Amino acid sequence: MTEPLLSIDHVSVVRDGRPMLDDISLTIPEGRHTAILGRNGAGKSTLVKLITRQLYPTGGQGAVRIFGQTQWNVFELRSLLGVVSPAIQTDYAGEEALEVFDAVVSGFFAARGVWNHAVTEAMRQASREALERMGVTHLIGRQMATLSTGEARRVLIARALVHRPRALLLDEPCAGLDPATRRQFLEALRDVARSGVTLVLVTHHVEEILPEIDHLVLLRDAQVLSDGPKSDLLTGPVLSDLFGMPTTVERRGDWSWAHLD
Ligand SMILES: Nc1ncnc2c1ncn2[C@@H]1O[C@H](COP(=O)(O)OP(=O)(O)OP(=O)(O)O)[C@@H](O)[C@H]1O
Repeated sequence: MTEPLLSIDHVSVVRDGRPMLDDISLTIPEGRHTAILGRNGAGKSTLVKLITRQLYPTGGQGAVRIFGQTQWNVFELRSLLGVVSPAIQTDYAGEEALEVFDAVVSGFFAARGVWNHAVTEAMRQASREALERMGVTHLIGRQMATLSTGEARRVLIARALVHRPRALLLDEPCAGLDPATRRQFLEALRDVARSGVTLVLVTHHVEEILPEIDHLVLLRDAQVLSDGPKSDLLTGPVLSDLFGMPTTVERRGDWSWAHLD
């Protein structure tokens, strides 16, 4: 049997005496697209950083297993995961001299530019395909720093997918997108979800939960409030509890919306 993408057992992360994650246990199997939903400050990004090894459990307590392993060479781990977060986008927005195609190719080297790495024709081909998949080949030749938020987001997803990772971690992937761009972007992510990469989507917004995602982890106040099938958890009473406000859930086709009453 394949090891889970993520298995966390009694893990806490504490900063300045305050828990960012408080004794959480959680398993995300590979192949199960999962959304992590919660209010601002609930601990969502902290959870992503535990997976990417930017953070470790406080005091060495508890275990974080990624694909069954607790110890990872960070470069090896990055070859299995694609990550897109607002922090990564901010980093790229400052890259005056970095061209779009090079930014995508650099995904092979877990670097921000190609520098003196040996770029093969196969890497170039894969980069073209990843840009095509995200519908942004027309941006080749532009500098990353000149792209709009939506354009840069698609290029960064292409970069995250270029080396064919087993999982794609998306932290607030729709932040800053207008409603129409967001919908187009989510449709592109649906194709990614259907291609066999496991998606872990971190969001505050119920309407960003793709139809392909059928499992939710609800975080509240640094703890896992619930972890279960979307059909059980996307309900008014559960989300009212999560958001701390009376909430109704509306379904339209395969998508859902949450409204504060
Ligand atoms: N470097 C830090 N030092 C101290 N506290 C931090 C640090 N980073 C995050 N926190 C705190 O940890 C808690 C969880 O933060 P986290 O960024 O994981 O939340 P989040 O659910 O991703 O929030 P948001 O939706 O606003 O991005 C918050 O209370 C935050 O203030």
